[in-house]
Amino acid sequence: MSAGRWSAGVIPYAEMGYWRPDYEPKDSDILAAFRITPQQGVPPEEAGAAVAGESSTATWTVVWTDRLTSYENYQGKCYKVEPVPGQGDQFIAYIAYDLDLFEEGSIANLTSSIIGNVFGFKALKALRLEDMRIPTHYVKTFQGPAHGIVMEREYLGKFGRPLLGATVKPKLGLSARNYGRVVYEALRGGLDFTKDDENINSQPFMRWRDRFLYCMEGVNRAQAATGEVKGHYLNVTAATMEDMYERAEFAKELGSVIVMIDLTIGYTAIQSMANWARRNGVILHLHRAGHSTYTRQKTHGVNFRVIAKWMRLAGVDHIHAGTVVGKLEGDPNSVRGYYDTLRLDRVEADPVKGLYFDQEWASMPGTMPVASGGIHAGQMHQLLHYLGEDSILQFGGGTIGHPMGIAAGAAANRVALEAMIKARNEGRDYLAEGPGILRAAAKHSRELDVALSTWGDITFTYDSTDTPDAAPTPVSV
Ligand SMILES: O=C(COP(=O)(O)O)[C@H](O)[C@H](O)COP(=O)(O)O
Ligand SMILES: [Mg+2]
Repeated sequence: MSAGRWSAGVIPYAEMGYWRPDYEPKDSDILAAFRITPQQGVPPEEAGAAVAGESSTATWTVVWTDRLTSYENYQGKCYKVEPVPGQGDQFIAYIAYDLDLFEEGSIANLTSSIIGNVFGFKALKALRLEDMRIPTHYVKTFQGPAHGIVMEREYLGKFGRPLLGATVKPKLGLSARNYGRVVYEALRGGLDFTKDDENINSQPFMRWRDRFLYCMEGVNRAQAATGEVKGHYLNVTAATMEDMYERAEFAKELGSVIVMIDLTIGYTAIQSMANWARRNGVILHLHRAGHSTYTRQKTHGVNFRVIAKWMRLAGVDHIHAGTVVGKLEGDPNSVRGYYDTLRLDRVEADPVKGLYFDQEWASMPGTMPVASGGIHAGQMHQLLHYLGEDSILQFGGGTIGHPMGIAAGAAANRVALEAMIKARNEGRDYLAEGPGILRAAAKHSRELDVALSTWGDITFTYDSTDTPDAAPTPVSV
């Protein structure tokens, strides 16, 4: 210990014991990988130690009260700092936190520590939380998904294929009755779900109770017409928990199989709604509204893979997780990493997918990833290839914009999906043969034929802003 430790003034965090290159993380430690960009002249180890310190016990100087605790146990420990290849000023700092630092089953508490103060540190130009390893000791303190993928399929009686959905458009402005007509048309045409958009809550043009009534009328009529279970994600996002519970209770009373919340409601509200959803046997859909404000830039913020992990713990059944081929940000390798994080029971570290740690989920059910944003039937082979069977493919514009109408848009998506699943089940190379498979199916489906000629060529080819450091050159999609 430095002799200067007790003298007045600012003591470097590394010297205060937060830089511990000799530390061997314990199985029960929570681990974090931070991308740090130190200010000129700040050594990376000191920057890593500062993050470890400020996200656990420390402040900017030694305090006498440290002597009243088992200080070393509670200190966050930066045990490794590695330069990011090809990025001179960036480093990955690995920090271990003792489990005793965290309240059981609380995302709010976990995040108040890990991302509480550190992102504003003057000694850093930028900071990004890239990944976390949640030990099974801590995983087991969370409820996890209200139902999970297996149970959801059993409730719905739908197996062996991705589920299909659509976000009602225009996002805002429709009256409840017209809104309910979109729901009915899309569901009777062949979709499994329709969905409120993130910003539909209870505006003057359509109050929530009216929307719920007309949507459920559409759902019930479509179920009667098709003989299938159908759902509409009724967005219960509101200003207070009391309002959200009231809306969710009404959705349940009307027989809705699913309700929806936005990420903007906050972690505590999400956990409360997940508990409600499990108690009431209602599936819980989460729209990640707002996430790009902090997930998208490579050097600052929180990577979406961390949000995905927190949300599986918090207990949502569905979460938007990217499309690869659609209109919104989503590097293919990163998206595979998010989908693995949400669905698998054991996820192995894989730098290509941006996964820094092995993660054991200890039998916690999987969260269904939702692919949404600028996708259409002509991409069905790519969607199935990149995203797999346990996913929900949501075509808003790509259903409601169909020139022959909404039900035709839905039918085009269902026919395209079933043709692709059949080809996959027959062992065909459906990714390579995809366009041909779709054209062949379109010979028997005017709806698909028109969808392909309307949207077949539409792609969104922009460079991703967020790619894993070890990823090969992005594939062109
Ligand atoms: O508005 C839509 C989809 O509309 P459309 O299907 O017409 O493009 C959704 O809110 C976004 O896809 C969410 O994005 P993400 O899934 O990336 O969170
Ligand atoms: Mg939207």
